[in-house]
Amino acid sequence: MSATILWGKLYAEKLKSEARAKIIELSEKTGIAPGLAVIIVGGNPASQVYVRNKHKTCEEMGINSQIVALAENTGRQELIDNIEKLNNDKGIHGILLQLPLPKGLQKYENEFLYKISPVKDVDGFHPINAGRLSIGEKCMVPCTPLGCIKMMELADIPIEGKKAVIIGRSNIVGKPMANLLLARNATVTVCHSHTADLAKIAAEADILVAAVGRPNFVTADMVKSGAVVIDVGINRIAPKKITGDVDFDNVKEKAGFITPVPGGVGLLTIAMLMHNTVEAAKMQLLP
Ligand SMILES: Nc1nc(=O)c2c([nH]1)NC[C@@H]1CN(c3ccc(C(=O)N[C@@H](CCC(=O)O)C(=O)O)cc3)C=[N+]21
Repeated sequence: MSATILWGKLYAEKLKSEARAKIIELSEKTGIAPGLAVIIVGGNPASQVYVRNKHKTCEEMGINSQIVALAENTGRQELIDNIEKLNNDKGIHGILLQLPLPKGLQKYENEFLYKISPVKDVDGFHPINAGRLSIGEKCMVPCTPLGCIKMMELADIPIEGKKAVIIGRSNIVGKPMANLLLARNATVTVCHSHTADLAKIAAEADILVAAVGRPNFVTADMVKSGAVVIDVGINRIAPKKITGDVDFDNVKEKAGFITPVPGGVGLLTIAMLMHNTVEAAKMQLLP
């Protein structure tokens, strides 16, 4: 039996239309459209494509989008000043600092992320939001893991009581994914580069989330028959070609559900950014 392929486009469209309805409702109540600022530092070509896509999606949605493009050699204080200006800008409800930063700024990455006001932190990277997520409080949730959960929910994939295995422990995907699955009563295992018997643990998963950043890392022998396989990997194998972490062609013959790359959860990441921007605007504008 071949897996059902979870195409992201369908789900992303549905989630964007939900966000769109909330934008209309908000503008009827307040006369104000949500505003998102994306800060991009330097000329990383992949980042430029992502930022352009975010901008385009905002325009389709009726979100005011502001791109703050800063030079490769921007200084630490200059970037902080830009973040603070956006924190104080009443027309901006969400702020996203596009990663990765240029080499010279990378060592201050956390300092920059922590300068973003938690209520405008549409990436959910601020420790206040990460902490609130871990204790099950309402917060801004990182877009990629939130998109994975929404996709499973829309596809009627049960989570409660399931064994979930996440490969990767990043603050951006692995850890928030673990918290989101835990909050839905999955039994969660997080694997990483020091995990012994990773293949064996992965093969026990009902839900397997791959967020490692290595092409073909997840092979068919690591997947239980009928499992749900969510591929979060984005590996650039040529200037215009990306692939995931999962050996798609072989794993799809064994899994029950599988997300492709491209065309899978990446599309939901942007949809969730729109969702988070609307939620941030509502929090700031409505009593
Ligand atoms: N502060 C910050 N927040 C982010 O959320 C963030 C970031 N920095 N840096 C880079 C990553 C990457 N990311 C993606 C967004 C959309 C797709 C996406 O739409 N992917 C499509 C098309 C991909 C393509 O063809 O190039 C797909 O998977 O089908 C992928 C990846 C957000 N990121």
